[in-house]
Amino acid sequence: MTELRLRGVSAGYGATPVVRGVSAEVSSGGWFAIVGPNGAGKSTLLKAIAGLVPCQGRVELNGKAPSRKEKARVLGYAPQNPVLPDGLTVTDYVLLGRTPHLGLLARESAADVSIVEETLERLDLTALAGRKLRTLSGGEQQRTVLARVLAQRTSLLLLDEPTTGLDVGHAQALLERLDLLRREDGTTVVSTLHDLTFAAQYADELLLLDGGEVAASGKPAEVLTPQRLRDHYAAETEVLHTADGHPVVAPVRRPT
Ligand SMILES: Nc1ncnc2c1ncn2[C@@H]1O[C@H](COP(=O)(O)OP(=O)(O)OP(=O)(O)O)[C@@H](O)[C@H]1O
Repeated sequence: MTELRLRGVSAGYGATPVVRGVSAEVSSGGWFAIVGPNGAGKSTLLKAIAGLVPCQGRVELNGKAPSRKEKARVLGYAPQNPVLPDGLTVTDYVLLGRTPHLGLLARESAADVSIVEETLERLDLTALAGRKLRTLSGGEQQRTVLARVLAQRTSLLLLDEPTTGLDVGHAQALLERLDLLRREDGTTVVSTLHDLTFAAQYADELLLLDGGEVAASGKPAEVLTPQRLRDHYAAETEVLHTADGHPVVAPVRRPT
């Protein structure tokens, strides 16, 4: 169980921060989606939480600033465009997710192998288990990267655009898997998501970033309004609703 709190977090790559003054609270077992237009700073904020870019302000896990070691134990991060080692098979790569759990020089146990097999199965990767990473399609590679982070079995997942490159069925299956993890194991999920309809259906809180600053935050139905989507994405949309009341963001063409 991991609760995440951000207090005035600013982060970036040089002298000028690209993310400024972000504060937020993510309860244990919550799903927090960071949304916003291209270049808003979503990935940078996720990297700041993971400790991968210099950051000011405070990132707290369960009420305190974690040590590097605690972070490695608790937090799993899947980047948007990871560099994949060429020669590895899908199984070898996903097994790397178990590394933080192994003792010094220890080899993976039968339990590690079974966690990897189960994860491959869940992400529809079993048939590709022996394939070299470089022979996979874009969507298959993306699922493999997510399998590795899920095999880590951490209590906080930071996922950068996890559904990019996935078809609608695989995207839905992945999001359902994450939702099950948080309901059954109390896993906390923080993800960036471009698909606002998926974000509205799975996340319980949204943070809308624009120009590195928080433009809005709250429940999906509060954040996703046509006016905000016009103001921050320069997009013309209608916000419809599914039968069970979830917002659906539909782009619309306006007569010119
Ligand atoms: N390694 C880097 N060095 C310098 N600037 C960077 C670096 N990575 C990102 N930036 C800049 O920081 C800003 C925020 O980038 P970031 O990737 O966080 O945005 P994003 O909201 O995730 O965008 P997208 O939706 O396009 O993925 C952008 O202006 C980008 O050009």
